[in-house]
Amino acid sequence: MTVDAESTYPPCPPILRGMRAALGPALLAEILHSRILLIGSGGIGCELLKNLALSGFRHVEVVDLDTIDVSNLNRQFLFRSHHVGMPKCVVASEAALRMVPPPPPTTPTTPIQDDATTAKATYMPHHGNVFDNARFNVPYFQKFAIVLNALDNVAARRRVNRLCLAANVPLIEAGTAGYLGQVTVIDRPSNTECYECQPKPTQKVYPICTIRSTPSQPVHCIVWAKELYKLCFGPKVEDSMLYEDEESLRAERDGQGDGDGDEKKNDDGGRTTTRSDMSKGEEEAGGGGGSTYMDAIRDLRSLIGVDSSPYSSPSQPSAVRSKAREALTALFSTEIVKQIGMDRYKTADRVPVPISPGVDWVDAIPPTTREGYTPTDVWSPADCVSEIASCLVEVAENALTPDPTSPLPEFDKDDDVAMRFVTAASNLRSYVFGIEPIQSLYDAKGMAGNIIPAIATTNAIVAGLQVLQMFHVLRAQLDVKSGGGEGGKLKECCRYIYCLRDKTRKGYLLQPTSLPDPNPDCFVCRNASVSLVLNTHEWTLDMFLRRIIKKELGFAEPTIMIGEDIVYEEGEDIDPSEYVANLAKKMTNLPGGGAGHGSVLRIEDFTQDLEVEVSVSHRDRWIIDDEGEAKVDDREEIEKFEIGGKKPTVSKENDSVDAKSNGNVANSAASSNEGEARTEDTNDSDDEIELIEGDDGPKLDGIDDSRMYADSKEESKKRTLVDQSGNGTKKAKMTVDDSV
Ligand SMILES: Nc1ncnc2c1ncn2[C@@H]1O[C@H](COP(=O)(O)OP(=O)(O)OP(=O)(O)O)[C@@H](O)[C@H]1O
Ligand SMILES: [Zn+2]
Repeated sequence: MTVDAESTYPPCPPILRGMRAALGPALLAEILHSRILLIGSGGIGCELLKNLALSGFRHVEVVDLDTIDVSNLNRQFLFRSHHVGMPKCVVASEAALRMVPPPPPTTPTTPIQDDATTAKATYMPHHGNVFDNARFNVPYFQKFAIVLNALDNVAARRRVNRLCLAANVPLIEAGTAGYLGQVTVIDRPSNTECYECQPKPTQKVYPICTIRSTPSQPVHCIVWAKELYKLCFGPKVEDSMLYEDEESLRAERDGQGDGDGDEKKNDDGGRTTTRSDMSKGEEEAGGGGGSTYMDAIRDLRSLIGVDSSPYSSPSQPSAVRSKAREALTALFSTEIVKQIGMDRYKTADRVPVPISPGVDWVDAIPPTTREGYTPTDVWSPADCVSEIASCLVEVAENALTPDPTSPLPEFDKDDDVAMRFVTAASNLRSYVFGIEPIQSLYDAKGMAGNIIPAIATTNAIVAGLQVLQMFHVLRAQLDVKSGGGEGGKLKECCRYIYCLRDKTRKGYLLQPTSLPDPNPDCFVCRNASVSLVLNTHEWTLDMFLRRIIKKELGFAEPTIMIGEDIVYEEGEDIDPSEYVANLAKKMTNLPGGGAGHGSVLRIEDFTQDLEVEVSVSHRDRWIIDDEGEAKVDDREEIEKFEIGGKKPTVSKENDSVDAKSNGNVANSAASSNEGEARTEDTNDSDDEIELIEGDDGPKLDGIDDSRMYADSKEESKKRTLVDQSGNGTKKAKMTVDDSV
């Protein structure tokens, strides 16, 4: 009689027998039983779902907030064109479920006893935002053996990191940017580094004056054009960095126009002007207002239906074109002349050359509707003007539908009108300032959306590595279950793996390293306190709540305490009106003795099981003017802050506090170029005046490349690498080995 080798194993779908031989029956049984949560079903998520299904995972839940866009189809291979508009997670789960191997056939020698193997496989989609605390909270995360991240933004990654730490569930984190990628495992019981232990590469922030007046790179013009888009189409002109308050400018001008006549010398041929001349010139140019372009912009907004409510009928295209010409003349000619007159470019390599759009320019057929047009075409100044005019006409014509009173949404690189407008406006500015190269629509889109091309192969490699790490995690969990340790094994067998662009000396494109230890200064996983330097006399609780607690520290439903006093609280059962009065108060005037220099605030967030102490230091001198005086009443000055990972040495008020050396500097005035003023982005949106820049252009935010290029040619087993994302001198240790 022959012995059926199958009878010595528990039942297993035939297609998984190879895996059973490689991993062993016990681990395969874990794979068949375990519940897995996947966050994100885009590029990496689709690859992961396919891997999970073909590896035998039978119980998977998928969270994604997005619907399928036509631009996803080239690499998110679970989607077809007839799926466009449907929720990603629904389509991806259905497609993956069809790939799950069927249960093993029953034979007399393999009677089925295992419910998990035969139970119906479930791939359950959740179309929603992982920030939805009612659905995706700590108890929900606790249901899973492993969580996988396949996200595309830092905020969502932070959220999942915190929920996994709170729920004690291992997280397999991944990200790609072009050819680069990385995978790591985060597990609180195993004492590994968490997602927030190392500062992420910060988005590049451009000084406002560079954007408004002295651009020198195409990217500066793109940022400016996005602000112009906001000024023309946004809900409030005040939201744009280009907004000018006519009233205060007028008052300023009137104050200056007292005939003091101090002379300023230009470098354009030695012509001299006086302040009073300039004011007169500006007045003529600006149509009687303090701003050269605000009046024209306001008229334009009302003409195209952005500001008029209720809106009765669309304006005539000819009227829109004519107003467009007026606004463009103000922006690209009158304003530039004014800036030149103000000696703005005295020391510049090149003085800008104003452009006055001709009547025939606004009436011409725009380049995007001409025969033979391609998105890689480069537009002339006249093309740019006709394109902008046609965008404005389009907006005016669509103003009645669907909601005549609602303004256009925020800038979206995938919105055709938005991208055409921004490309044209940005290029006109480049022409004025002599900045090269002029961008095609295609190139501008890449820059405006912080995009680098997604490479499907990198996504596939990273998703494969994530599943390999899952096997290690499950084996470690199995060992714990069978009494073999308390999770330390996971740290030993899992790896932090980088996908490199250049081969290592051994010829590898994958670089596995040991999982790093947590950063003792991490407030998320090590409860470290956070140091904060700001102007406590000027900052209100509302500013502190929005900019520091929510935006910088990522609290979702914070409770803020000073001593025993709760000064602010959020949550389902909390009446928000209770704290309205406190929100308007300056930090120093808050209850509980206020949050002045040397005070400590406690912030709690039960939704993330997170608590942090914030040590506050006061500082009001950030920018010193030419005479050595502090510019204390400047709004930019007032809104500055520094945030770090360790408590600062609290000395007396106004002493300089060296927060820069404290690690996680998120917004450091002290580190800004040449002491130039920067403002923190007051808008909740992340990319208003920030772009991510790298060697090859913009990079995706999810990639922690701070340690990635250490030295892939170096063959030593132990390496010390410079952590470029910190203060430049901090060393991060990692151990390299060859297995993944
Ligand atoms: N807060 C969130 N909650 C749930 N899903 C999220 C959240 N943030 C991002 N995602 C999802 O993560 C996925 C990331 O996938 P991917 O990086 O491929 O992005 P994409 O938007 O599909 O592609 P691209 O950005 O290249 O156009 C997206 O499907 C996105 O909807
Ligand atoms: Zn951490």
